Amino acid sequence: MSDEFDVVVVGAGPAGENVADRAVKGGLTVAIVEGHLAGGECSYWACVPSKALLRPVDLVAEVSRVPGLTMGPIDTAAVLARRDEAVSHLDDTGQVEWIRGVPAEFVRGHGRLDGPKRVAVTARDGSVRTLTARHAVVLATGSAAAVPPVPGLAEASPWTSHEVTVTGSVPARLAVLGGGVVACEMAQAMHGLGAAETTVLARGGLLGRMEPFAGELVAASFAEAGITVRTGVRVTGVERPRPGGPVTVHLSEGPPVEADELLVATGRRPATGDLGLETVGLEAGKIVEVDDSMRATAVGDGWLYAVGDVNGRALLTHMGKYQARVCGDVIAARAKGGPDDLPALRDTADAYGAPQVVFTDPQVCSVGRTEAEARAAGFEVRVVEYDMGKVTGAYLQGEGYRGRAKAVVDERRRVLLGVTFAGPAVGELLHAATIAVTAEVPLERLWHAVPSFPTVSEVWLRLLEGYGL
Ligand SMILES: Cc1cc2nc3c(=O)[nH]c(=O)nc-3n(C[C@H](O)[C@H](O)[C@H](O)COP(=O)(O)OP(=O)(O)OC[C@H]3O[C@@H](n4cnc5c(N)ncnc54)[C@H](O)[C@@H]3O)c2cc1C
Ligand SMILES: NC(=O)c1ccc[n+]([C@@H]2O[C@H](COP(=O)([O-])OP(=O)(O)OC[C@H]3O[C@@H](n4cnc5c(N)ncnc54)[C@H](O)[C@@H]3O)[C@@H](O)[C@H]2O)c1
Repeated sequence: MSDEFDVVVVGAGPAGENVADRAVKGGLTVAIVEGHLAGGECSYWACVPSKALLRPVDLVAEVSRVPGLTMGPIDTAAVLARRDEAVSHLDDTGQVEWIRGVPAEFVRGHGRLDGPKRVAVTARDGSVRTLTARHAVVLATGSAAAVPPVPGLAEASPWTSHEVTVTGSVPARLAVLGGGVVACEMAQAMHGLGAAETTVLARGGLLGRMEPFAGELVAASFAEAGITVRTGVRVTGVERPRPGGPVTVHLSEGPPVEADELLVATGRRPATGDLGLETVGLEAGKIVEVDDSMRATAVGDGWLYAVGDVNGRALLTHMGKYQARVCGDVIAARAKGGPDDLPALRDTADAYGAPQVVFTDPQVCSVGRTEAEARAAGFEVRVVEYDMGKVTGAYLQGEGYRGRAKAVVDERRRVLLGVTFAGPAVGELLHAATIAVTAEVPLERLWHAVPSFPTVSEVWLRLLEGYGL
């Protein structure tokens, strides 16, 4: 068995798998190394299980807004069973078969760089196989939950996204540390599935990276649903005297919170701590910075690439896969000595601001820049906002539809810099916004993209009218 390949990919999450696929399509041989399960975080402990848990909760909220319809209580055991199916019972046989069918060589084990173009793979039995790359090594090792250094927190064995997404039972009382996407989605899912006392502890507001109204609408909906949100609080200490027993969370203000489980959702750290980065002059534990062709900027000779969460550009599966397509194609182009600067061979999407859907009720989705980001970047900005509940299509979705839309316009070029929607099921509106923002469609042209009546998409018309068209 040869241990030399054109390309060696470390990490078989969505990003790594897509690099392998594109590089093979480009005529190269590829080995892909995976230390745990092929499919990565996304398939087993992130996107897929979290959305499987959220779907029934979302549906209950939707149905409750339609007069004449009622739904019985959620059968939590059935939801958890479907989630187990969605994560293939944590068995990656199907993913490994897909990789072998690419065809790429699948190598199970922990990969570490061992100097330029070399990856040493340690198998579970301790044996080491060294792979050599003729053209490129691609790091696609993703990220892991970051646990802040709060006194007593690590000792209390808190849940992270890893435990909450595949939990076999729902605690009656759940405390959630953080106010970002994981915190909001998982608080909603767990509460809907039976965590009657769910408390979100956020040092700022909710969804702080998005337009302020997004977090405000989610907070209002959480309050109505009975989820407690305590904003502007810092966790000063955590106690769990008995393993598996109740946990007490002490806060900078107000009474402590007692819960059966504590979920830490305070962001991610790149999975580069034990990757041999130091053997090629990079710092362990840091993101691997890349240029727009995904090539590591701080490594000579251009053989090292990094895609997905590990490069810190956009911690989203679809963006990691997009970067992977660019990366696999550009490596193939360079290996053949062909032109490597065609538009398809550069990541230009990340610079606009990645599209993202937060699957809470209401959903929140955005693409491009927020107003604050656009102003900070020096654009001449004008914003238009609209109450989505006034759109006929939204009214027809159910009673008390609450939502908001905001468009951020570059006044000089009269194109959209960013769009945010918050409201039930707005995620499906996002791709139109992504096209408008990334294709820089002039507003005068967008005016001729007529939304169908009576769809929620008529909000586009209202935004453009609000702008003055
Ligand atoms: C709870 C949660 C929900 C999310 N929901 C969404 C969502 O709805 N939509 C969305 O777009 N994004 C979502 N994300 C983000 C998404 O999961 C990540 O952006 C995505 O998984 C990144 O893909 P990746 O391939 O870069 O890394 P990963 O999916 O983390 O895969 C990396 C792989 O590399 C392997 N690996 C690491 N180090 C080594 C090594 N040294 N040797 C061998 N193998 C190694 C790991 O075992 C893993 O399989 C969510 C994240 C979380 C935490
Ligand atoms: N639907 C989706 O697209 C989806 C869902 C889940 C996760 N993700 C991705 O996963 C990534 C990670 O999500 P996340 O929610 O963990 O991160 P995040 O960056 O979205 O939110 C982190 C939260 O933790 C808080 N925080 C950070 N450090 C803290 C500390 N020391 N003490 C208290 N609070 C602290 C922040 O203020 C913020 O509210 C996101 O960047 C997102 O891209 C996406």
